[in-house]
Amino acid sequence: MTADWTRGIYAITDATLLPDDERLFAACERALSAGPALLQYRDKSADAVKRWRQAAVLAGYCHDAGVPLIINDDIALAMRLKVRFGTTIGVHLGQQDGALDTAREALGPSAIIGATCHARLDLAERATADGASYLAFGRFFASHTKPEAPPAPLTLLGDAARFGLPRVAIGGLDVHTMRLAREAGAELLATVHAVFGADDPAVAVRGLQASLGDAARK
Ligand SMILES: Cc1ncc(COP(=O)(O)OP(=O)(O)O)c(N)n1
Ligand SMILES: Cc1ncsc1CCOP(=O)(O)O
Ligand SMILES: [Mg+2]
Repeated sequence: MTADWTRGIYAITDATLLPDDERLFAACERALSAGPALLQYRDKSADAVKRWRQAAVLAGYCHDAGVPLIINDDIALAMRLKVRFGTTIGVHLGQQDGALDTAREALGPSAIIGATCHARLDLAERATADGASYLAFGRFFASHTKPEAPPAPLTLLGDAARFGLPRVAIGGLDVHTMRLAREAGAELLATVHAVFGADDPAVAVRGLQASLGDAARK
C-alpha cells in the first residue's frame, strides 16, 4: 500500500553521487527502507538505455516499498514504465520539460505530476490550473547539486498556501535548513545531497524525519 505522499522527505537521486547501477540501487534500497514520502529518479544523461534500465529497477523497489516513483523530466519514460509494469508512475517537470496537461493525459488522473515554480507565484498559479499535483519552489539555500538554480525566499512558501497543493521546498536542504523550510510552510522537503551524499541513506532519511519532528514511517 502507498503511504501518504504529501508530507515528508522527498529523496532525489543523482548520477554523480551514484555513478553506477550497484551504488544507485543499494542507496535507493536503503533510502526506501526509511520511508521517504517520494523518490525521484533524476539522471540528466542522454543514455536512454541506462535510464530505462535503472528506472525499471527503481519502479520495482518503489512498488515494494509503497513509495511513489517520480521520473524527472521525461514523460515518455514515465509512460513506458506505466505500460510495462502497470504501476502508477509520476513525473516532475521543469519549465522546459513539457506540458503538465500532456503528462496528465499520458499518465492518468492518479499520477503524481510535479511542477518547478522557482520563486514565482505566477508559475505556481498556472501549474495549479494545468493540473499539477504539487508545486516545487527553490532553491532556498546554497546547493552543491544545482548551484545555478535561481534563489527563492522562504516567505514564498507561505504565500503559496493559497493554491491548496502540497508545497515542495528544494535546494541546499539539510538537517538544519529543512526545519526552516517546514516552518515556512513546505509539506515536502526535497533533497539530493542530504540523503544520497550520506554514508547510509536510511540513517540520513531517519535523521531528517526526526529533525522535522515527523513520526518515523518505517
Ligand atoms: C522536487 C523537484 N523540484 C525541482 C526540481 C528541478 O526541476 P527542473 O527545474 O526541471 O531542473 P532539473 O531537476 O531537471 O535539473 C526537481 N527536479 N525536483
Ligand atoms: C534539482 C534542483 N533544483 C533546484 S535546487 C536542485 C538541487 C537540489 O539538490 P541539493 O538537495 O543537493 O541541494
Ligand atoms: Mg527538469
